[in-house]
Amino acid sequence: MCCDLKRRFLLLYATQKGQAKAIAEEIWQQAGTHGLEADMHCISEMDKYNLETEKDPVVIVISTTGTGDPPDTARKFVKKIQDSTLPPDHFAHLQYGLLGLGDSEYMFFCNGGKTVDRRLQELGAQHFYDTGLADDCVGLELVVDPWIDGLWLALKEALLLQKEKEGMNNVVDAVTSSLSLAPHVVHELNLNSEVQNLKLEDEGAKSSDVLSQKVDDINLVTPARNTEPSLVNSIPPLSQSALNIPALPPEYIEVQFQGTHGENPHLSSLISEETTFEVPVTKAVQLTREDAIKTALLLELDISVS
Ligand SMILES: Cc1cc2nc3c(=O)[nH]c(=O)nc-3n(C[C@H](O)[C@H](O)[C@H](O)COP(=O)(O)O)c2cc1C
Repeated sequence: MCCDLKRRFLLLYATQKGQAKAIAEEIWQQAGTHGLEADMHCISEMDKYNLETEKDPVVIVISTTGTGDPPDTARKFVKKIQDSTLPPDHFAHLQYGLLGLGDSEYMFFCNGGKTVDRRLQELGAQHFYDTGLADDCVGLELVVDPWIDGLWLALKEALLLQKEKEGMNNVVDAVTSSLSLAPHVVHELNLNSEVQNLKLEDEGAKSSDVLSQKVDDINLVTPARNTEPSLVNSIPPLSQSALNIPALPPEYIEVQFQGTHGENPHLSSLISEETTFEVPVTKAVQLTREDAIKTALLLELDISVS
């Protein structure tokens, strides 16, 4: 798949039963509507991508199988990154987002994704987007859908930062080669550029407003994001979201006034169907036995205050 370099991202999936692949395909499809192009591969196709030289953002969707194992298709990849001789900055150039699939019924929830995530971090790779862990036990979509919704803005920000970094590096390269600067001047320029890059990285998280504006400037479509966690919408990571169960409304009983026969002739005219009164219960007696199918209660209400 050939992609415009400025809008391309690498999309890798590792699946055992097909769900991670289906989700990756969904991301691949949605990417087009966001003006982006995903270069999608199964993580086992290691001849088709190269993380050692990858500059574009990387998105990884990976499930768990066995007893907390990565899928069979990811075994070679995991073995490769677990090589203990790799230096801690091996993936320092890499920015990635990871979506793990699992089932909390299993002891090692999402361990395949967590293993890869942890190791990439150890090797210096940076998150451009929070890791999502989706649980098949309650429905993968609870995490997957909002994770994908939020992915597009994060990707655009990552691509923009990358473009700015490349732009600065190009300036340094151009100045260096055209002016044939003395070695100490070149060194100084590179240092300056790195300081700028560090600043950019540092500001990346904070300046999302500015970035969003810039992203709009290059005409990429920004989706509306629902960032409020609720029972039907989670934000990654789910474990840190406060999901509030709505409080039950107060209980009411429906009271029907029977023929008043002069006892209180004004009462029925005062009460419309929708009127609700809160009144104290002054007496409650259970008229039926404990094992009765329907319970009958005698309630005395004090309506004098209403
Ligand atoms: C045999 C088997 C073993 C599994 N083991 C785990 C596990 O150890 N931890 C976990 O979080 N999920 C486990 N799962 C759940 C899967 O990761 C989850 O259903 C996921 O959505 C499957 O995605 P896939 O179709 O892409 O492989 C297991 C599922 C199966 C069928």
